[in-house]
Amino acid sequence: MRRKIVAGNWKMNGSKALAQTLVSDVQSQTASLDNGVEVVIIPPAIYVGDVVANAGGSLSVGVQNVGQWSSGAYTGEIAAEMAVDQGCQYALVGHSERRQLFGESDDVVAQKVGRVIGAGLHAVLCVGETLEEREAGRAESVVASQVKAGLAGVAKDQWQRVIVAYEPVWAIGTGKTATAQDAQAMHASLRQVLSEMGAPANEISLLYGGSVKADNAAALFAEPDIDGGLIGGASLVAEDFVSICRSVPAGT
Ligand SMILES: O=C[C@H](O)COP(=O)(O)O
Repeated sequence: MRRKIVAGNWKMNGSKALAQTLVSDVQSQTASLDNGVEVVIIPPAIYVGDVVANAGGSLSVGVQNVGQWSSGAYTGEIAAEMAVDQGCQYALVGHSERRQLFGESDDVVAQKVGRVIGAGLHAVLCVGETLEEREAGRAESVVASQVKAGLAGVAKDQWQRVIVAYEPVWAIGTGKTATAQDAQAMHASLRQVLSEMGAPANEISLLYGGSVKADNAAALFAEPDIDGGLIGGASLVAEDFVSICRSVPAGT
């Protein structure tokens, strides 16, 4: 059975204090959830140590990005192995903000996926179309091509470390969420693409991201191919994030 995951991507937000108070609150309020959800906190890298210290054993922790190299003269970068060293289990790769603001190509994304998986982390590959691409009827082909390129180097025995997050760019931080039906349709198509790539598609967790809030999470997570969410803004408020974690249906 594939895992249900709710991951909070803080982006470039937060503080040492938030890494203590919010994480402790989320930990204490989600530790006893019986819906099987795995809760992941993904703070700015500088706060990973603080989050790990407050995660209490029941939360997982991730980084928002890693470099495509193992070590060396790459000022400002962190390596996947360093994230493991600090107690992380996850790394985002290819978030649309990285692709758009930092020029990450599919090729670089694929190299990072290789580093992340090779280090023993779970890679959360982020994919999604722009509004222009959706309006041109190209959403599914754009997303399929991002998945094929980003995961091209995954070996047969590495698929259990792959998670895909579908995040339509037009829904990120805008308050506009894809309808549960549209998100489900894209997730079903994603699963088909993964299957065509030879991946064990039914065992790979597919997350939805883009303005997921406490009041729309349940409808999204009720869809058969949506296995949880990648949450931005709402992950910075403990009450909202916990409510989203609670919205994952039990036993599916
Ligand atoms: O990584 C998270 C996504 O970009 C979603 O962000 P958002 O929930 O603020 O729209």
